[in-house]
Amino acid sequence: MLEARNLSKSFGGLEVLRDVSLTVEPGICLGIMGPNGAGKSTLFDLLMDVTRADSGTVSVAGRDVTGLDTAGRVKSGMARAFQVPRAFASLSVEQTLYLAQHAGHGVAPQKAYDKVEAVLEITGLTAMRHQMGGALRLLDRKRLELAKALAADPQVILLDEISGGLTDREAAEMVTLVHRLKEAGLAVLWIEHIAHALQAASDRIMMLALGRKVIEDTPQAVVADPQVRALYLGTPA
Ligand SMILES: Nc1ncnc2c1ncn2[C@@H]1O[C@H](COP(=O)(O)OP(=O)(O)OP(=O)(O)O)[C@@H](O)[C@H]1O
Repeated sequence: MLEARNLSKSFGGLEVLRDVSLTVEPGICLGIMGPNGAGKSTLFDLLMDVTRADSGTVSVAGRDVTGLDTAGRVKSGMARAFQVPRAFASLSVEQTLYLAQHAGHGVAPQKAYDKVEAVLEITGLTAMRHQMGGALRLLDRKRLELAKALAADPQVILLDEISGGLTDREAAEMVTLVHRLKEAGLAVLWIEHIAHALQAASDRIMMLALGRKVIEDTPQAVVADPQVRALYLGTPA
């Protein structure tokens, strides 16, 4: 389980995040939406300690990780997948994952092999295991980006606009994948601009605007909220 309390961050005089708290239980997806510049990516940066928070705390499975750097947080069970996939063009899917396991996280060879099989399965990449990273279509590069994040065997995974650039049908495949992650017991946080994908995958959605939490509720309640409609969906309140 991930728990963050009162995370705040300013850059110079610009307050980017103010007192944002969240809890995500295993098997649950918390969707995060908000207009450009709302502070969504900064929230992920603070959770992973890519950017150091000015104040606030983060804990994973009851353990306070506030004092840990990014590597320490990854070791504690957190991982992040990025919008723009960073695949090795001349390594196969399988080689990339083996490398991520063994070299990246120091997993022993046999265990790494077993884990690669599990990660291929959950991300739907088994049939593409021998394809080179550079030859994959965008959807499969995104799956591979997710698979690399799963290589760390996280309990909590942060998905940063992983549906960006996908067609509606492909975005629906990412929704299916997120459901699989939930079934596997991961706590999932998903920043996404594609509202219907976020609604389909999330148990709760948090809306950020100007660095503050505007609302956190079920997807149905959030999209029906007049403030959200005015701020984000462009519909008059
Ligand atoms: N390192 C930084 N230095 C100064 N300002 C920053 C820095 N990082 C982010 N900001 C500012 O913080 C605000 C929030 O940015 P952030 O990227 O977190 O928003 P976002 O909600 O993820 O937006 P988007 O949907 O466009 O990705 C913006 O005004 C941005 O310019």
